[in-house]
Amino acid sequence: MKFDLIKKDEKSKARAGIVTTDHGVIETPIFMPVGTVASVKGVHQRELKDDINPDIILGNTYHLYLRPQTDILEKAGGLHKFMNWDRNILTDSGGYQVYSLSSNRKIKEEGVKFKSHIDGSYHFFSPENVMEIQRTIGADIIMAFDECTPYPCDYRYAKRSMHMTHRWLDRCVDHLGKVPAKYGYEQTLFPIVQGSTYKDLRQQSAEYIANVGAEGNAIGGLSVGEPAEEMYAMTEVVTAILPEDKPRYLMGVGTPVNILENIALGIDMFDCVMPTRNARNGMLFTANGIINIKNKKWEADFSPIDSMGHTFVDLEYSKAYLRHLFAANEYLGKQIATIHNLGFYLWLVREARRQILAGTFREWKDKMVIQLAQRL
Ligand SMILES: CO[C@@H]1O[C@H](CNc2nc3cc4c(=O)[nH]c(N)nc4cc3[nH]2)[C@@H](O)[C@H]1O
Repeated sequence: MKFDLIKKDEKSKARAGIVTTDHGVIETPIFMPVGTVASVKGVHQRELKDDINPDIILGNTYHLYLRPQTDILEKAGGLHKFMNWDRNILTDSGGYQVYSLSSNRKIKEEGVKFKSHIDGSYHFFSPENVMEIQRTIGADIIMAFDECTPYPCDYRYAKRSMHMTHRWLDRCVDHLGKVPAKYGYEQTLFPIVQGSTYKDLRQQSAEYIANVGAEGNAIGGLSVGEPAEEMYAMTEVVTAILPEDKPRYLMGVGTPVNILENIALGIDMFDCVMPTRNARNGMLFTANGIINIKNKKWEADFSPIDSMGHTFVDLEYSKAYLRHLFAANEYLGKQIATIHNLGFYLWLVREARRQILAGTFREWKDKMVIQLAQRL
């Protein structure tokens, strides 16, 4: 994998770049649709390509390990072939899901014992076997096995958790070197910065991760319930230390406003379930603010879903029709809303990139964050 830094903004830390892997280029800043269990919920791969056109989507080690399980994925020749997606894929390591999804997990130095949220069976993740699982899944970018430090937590816990994540990172790097890629294309490991919301721990963790010299670096332990101002403060501390010539991935972020503010702080890659999860609940993101399509006010509004027309659904269907589909609990409603929200998120990061290249990002961003926060 390589990263070309195309332009640095003069009035913020925003950057425009290009990541190149064996499955194509990724123009940054980028938003990565979440396809946790080998599907971006409710959207065909063809619709993704034709209408939303992300250079990269996410998969998840925890989920894919439990279902369809690694032997099936190996027989398929890896996740790309299994789901018929020939562009980039990034898999999270399970370092978050094993805490957020499974009950009674036990964290020890060796690794994490956890109970499957599907059938209650017991499993064990370690830095070593998670590297092997991600080799079998075959994502282009894979994440180190870390502990996503819970929020809030006291300084002592955050410090111990951070150091364990660093020791686990060393084991990931060491073991990955012993397990060759399986499908003939390169896979790149991203280490993950932790340190909770403690500035000195974030600095220590950013230094440790920067010293690994990886091709890209991730920031974890945020978007876990902390106030946005804390998220921004920690991002600022960490991006001041992470190498400029490598992409920075802020995990699990976020709302449109979070994304623009973090682009301004030097982040290049984002993922979040918000556009897809909230779509299924009728929440539409637009450049002029948020629409709750279930609201009665849209009942006889036959105007297009979004006149900016980021995707075909925006102009082909009316607000009144989409509201009706949600009221009738029709599948199509969730599908339309998902395509709209993902189309909007991809438009947002691409417009940010255009503004960075034009040198007008700062003024545009300051205007947009006000517009985006409106309730329509
Ligand atoms: C704002 O949306 C809510 O918040 C979650 C996203 N927030 C988030 N923070 C993360 C941190 C980490 C981390 O430290 N390590 C690893 N390996 N993966 C991570 C994944 C993360 N996702 C969504 O699931 C949603 O519930």
